[in-house]
Amino acid sequence: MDEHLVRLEASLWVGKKRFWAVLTGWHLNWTELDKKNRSKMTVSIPVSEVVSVEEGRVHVSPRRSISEDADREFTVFYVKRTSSRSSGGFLWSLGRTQFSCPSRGLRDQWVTQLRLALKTHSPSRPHRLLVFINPFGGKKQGRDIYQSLVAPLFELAGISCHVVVTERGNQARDHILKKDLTGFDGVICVGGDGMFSELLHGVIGRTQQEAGLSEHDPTLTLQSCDLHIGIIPAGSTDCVCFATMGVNDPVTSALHIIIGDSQPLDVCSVHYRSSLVRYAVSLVGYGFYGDVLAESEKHRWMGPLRYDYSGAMVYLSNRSYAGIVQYLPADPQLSNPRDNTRCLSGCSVCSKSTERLFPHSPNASSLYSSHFSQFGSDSEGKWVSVEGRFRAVSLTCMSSSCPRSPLGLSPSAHLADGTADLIIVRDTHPLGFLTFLHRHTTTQDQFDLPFVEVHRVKAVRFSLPPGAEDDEDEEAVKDGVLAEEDEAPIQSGSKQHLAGVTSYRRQKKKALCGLCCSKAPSVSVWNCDGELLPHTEILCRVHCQLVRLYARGIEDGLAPTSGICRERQGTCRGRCVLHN
Ligand SMILES: Nc1ncnc2c1ncn2[C@@H]1O[C@H](COP(=O)(O)OP(=O)(O)OP(=O)(O)O)[C@@H](O)[C@H]1O
Ligand SMILES: CCCCCCCCCCCCC/C=C/[C@@H](O)[C@H](CO)NC(=O)CCCCC
Ligand SMILES: [Ca+2]
Repeated sequence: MDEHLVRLEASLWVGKKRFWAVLTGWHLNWTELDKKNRSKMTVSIPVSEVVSVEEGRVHVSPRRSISEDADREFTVFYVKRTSSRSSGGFLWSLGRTQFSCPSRGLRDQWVTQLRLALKTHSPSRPHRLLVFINPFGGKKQGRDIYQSLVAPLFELAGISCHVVVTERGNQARDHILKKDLTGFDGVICVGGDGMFSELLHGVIGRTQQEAGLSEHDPTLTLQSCDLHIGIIPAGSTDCVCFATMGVNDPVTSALHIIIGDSQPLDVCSVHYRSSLVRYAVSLVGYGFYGDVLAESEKHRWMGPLRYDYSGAMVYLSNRSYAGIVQYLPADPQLSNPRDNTRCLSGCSVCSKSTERLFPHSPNASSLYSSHFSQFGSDSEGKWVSVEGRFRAVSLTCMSSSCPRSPLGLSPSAHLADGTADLIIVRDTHPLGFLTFLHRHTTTQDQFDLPFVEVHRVKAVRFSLPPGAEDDEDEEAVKDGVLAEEDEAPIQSGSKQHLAGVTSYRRQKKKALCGLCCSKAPSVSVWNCDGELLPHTEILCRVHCQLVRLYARGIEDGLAPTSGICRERQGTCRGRCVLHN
């Protein structure tokens, strides 16, 4: 234990019951004593999960109030867990215990020591946050969710927030890219995956700008981002939140932010020719998922239901697309997408991923330059090629579990191992494809089907078969056609931008009219974390642990309910009570 922290032990009262309370520095325990001083049940709270320590009897909701006779009392607020049936993760709520001491002096000693322990053992807690609320995301409840559930918790924890309620798409991204962020420890979005994506682009872009690195070069090791991202779920899918927490619950998210949890996340950069198009973490999908997104955009008014409706429509349209998928396999010795493991909090596969820890090692850079130096050529690398007609081609950096699919697109994928899972669904009969889709909603293995293959990869390239190349971009640049304003992709105003927008409109039109026209479209569109991409022939590269979220991954359902040992994250060093 650190020098300035003392071990405290005392007999304290909670209501009418007497407890033996012990503060070791790392843990606060209190054990109920019966009349003969025999120990009964013990509650153990890691100090790192204490939200706040207040003098007197304090209530958070509806308003904080302090009892009149507060001299000998103090209140501890902390993280309390209940297991969630849907994911196996935990829902977190605010626990509160009011202690009574025999004297005011002892009370002051407990409050001082607890606050000191909190400062010493939770150094990464945020003090100041920049919060973006999308008032129109999901069921349009973002503002209410923040004000009623989240703001009171931040206030209790002493976090000061600058809140921006957005008035347009990409406002949050632009703010992060351009405004002064001095003093902020993290950025928070209240919204869905689209809002998360804005923060992701802002934070990555800003970090590379400051490091003087080009985001367009897929061979480059990008600078990992220090500014943490927090997600208060208030969207339609909330996939990133669900896959990193195991639940989509605003209070759980707020508590992870307050205690300063930190979960690294792999990010996939998507490139077209020599330009970055977008970043993605949960889905880069062609065929079914692209068509569903394109269709769903017509039905935004339906809210979250638009995906179910569009999913059914696209399924009934029974489409498949020709293409060539090339991928660069990850090291099969480390893990594989069918090893039946799950990436849980403190995951050993992710911890072993050293690429991000040693980004300048000669091996890492030569591997990438040899594989990426010649986009059109396979001469040096060990790219694998798969050609055919596909129902869907999907790439995901993580499991992409969400309420619709509790185990996700790839249940054994890892959040921070520097790889993504590539799922190739070849053309098959409608019942086969329905079986594949349906298995996402159950625990049955969606990869155990003859027309499905899954690979753990570092990079993917997609091209159209010869003769069907995506050459509209060239035409568009020559024609100089730019009829209407569109959402600005990267490099607004450049040739790539012009080409991208035009090609995007044509593809979107093609993808959409396939539902009603008799002639099926030959080209689908890419869904990139819920955004339609303006290009078909793309290159994707996985960047290991590029960003950090206020999260800790999905907690193992077998962990003790009053907090898991952080030893697996390397922070306990054998000192926590679970390892003593
Ligand atoms: N004030 C605003 N007006 C219009 N669009 C906005 C505004 N603020 C943010 N947006 C955009 O709205 C899009 C969707 O928002 P968000 O992700 O919060 O909700 P969602 O689409 O319902 O959820 P999900 O992405 O999980 O499906 C985002 O891409 C974001 O860029
Ligand atoms: C017979 C039952 C069939 C049920 C089919 C269930 C299949 C569910 C798989 C879920 C995969 C979610 C992947 C996440 C994508 C998000 O980044 C993105 C942005 O929010 N969402 C969509 O594109 C929305 C895309 C929605 C696709 C359905
Ligand atoms: Ca990964």
